[in-house]
Amino acid sequence: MSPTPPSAPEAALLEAADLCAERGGRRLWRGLNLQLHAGDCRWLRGANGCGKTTLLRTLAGLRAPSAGRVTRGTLRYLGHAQALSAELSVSESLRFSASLQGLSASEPLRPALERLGLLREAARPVRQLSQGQRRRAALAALALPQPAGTVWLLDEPFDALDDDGVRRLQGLLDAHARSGGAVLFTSHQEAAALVVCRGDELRLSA
Ligand SMILES: Nc1ncnc2c1ncn2[C@@H]1O[C@H](COP(=O)(O)OP(=O)(O)OP(=O)(O)O)[C@@H](O)[C@H]1O
Repeated sequence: MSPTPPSAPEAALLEAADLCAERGGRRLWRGLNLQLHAGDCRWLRGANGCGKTTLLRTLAGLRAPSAGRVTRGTLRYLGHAQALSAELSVSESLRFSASLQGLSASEPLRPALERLGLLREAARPVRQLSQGQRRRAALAALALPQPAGTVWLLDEPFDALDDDGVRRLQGLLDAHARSGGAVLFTSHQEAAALVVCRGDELRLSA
């Protein structure tokens, strides 16, 4: 009987090799290597100004690295300033996100709104929402159906959320990782972040 071949290591959903970034003539980090695998929910942490947002934007392809390369598949990036149109209602805004994600116009939005506790706000214009409600509205796009193995790059997703919002987001992150996706998120809220961490923290130094 021939020996069972060793199983191949699972391919990374996102991989960065030898990344280097500079801003304003200052080097933020160099030689940065990172892999995100199915099931990861990793906390990107570090002091203000050390380059976490810069790294997430570089991984998302929104910024070119000074050196190095990133290999990525399907991903969702959520910045800490939510890109919501103030004049759209919460539902319209989510419909717009769904269309950008290639979902059909008949895709039901209710489950995503419900997941973030937004059913009562569905018809309200974004401009009338509080900061925490806006955060929830932006996060609702993550609760839409998406391809297996999607990577989420989230900048300060816990910001402005109350305890209920934090728990809902933790549930969303946990479910995404368990279903074969991967998450890299920043947060200055240690208690909230520790609950969802699966995989090593990635710590940038200032
Ligand atoms: N437009 C810009 N021009 C030059 N330097 C910039 C610019 N934007 C940011 N920086 C610098 O880049 C560095 C990294 O910023 P970045 O926003 O990535 O940090 P961060 O770790 O996400 O910080 P925080 O925890 O405060 O959100 C900071 O030192 C900042 O001063």
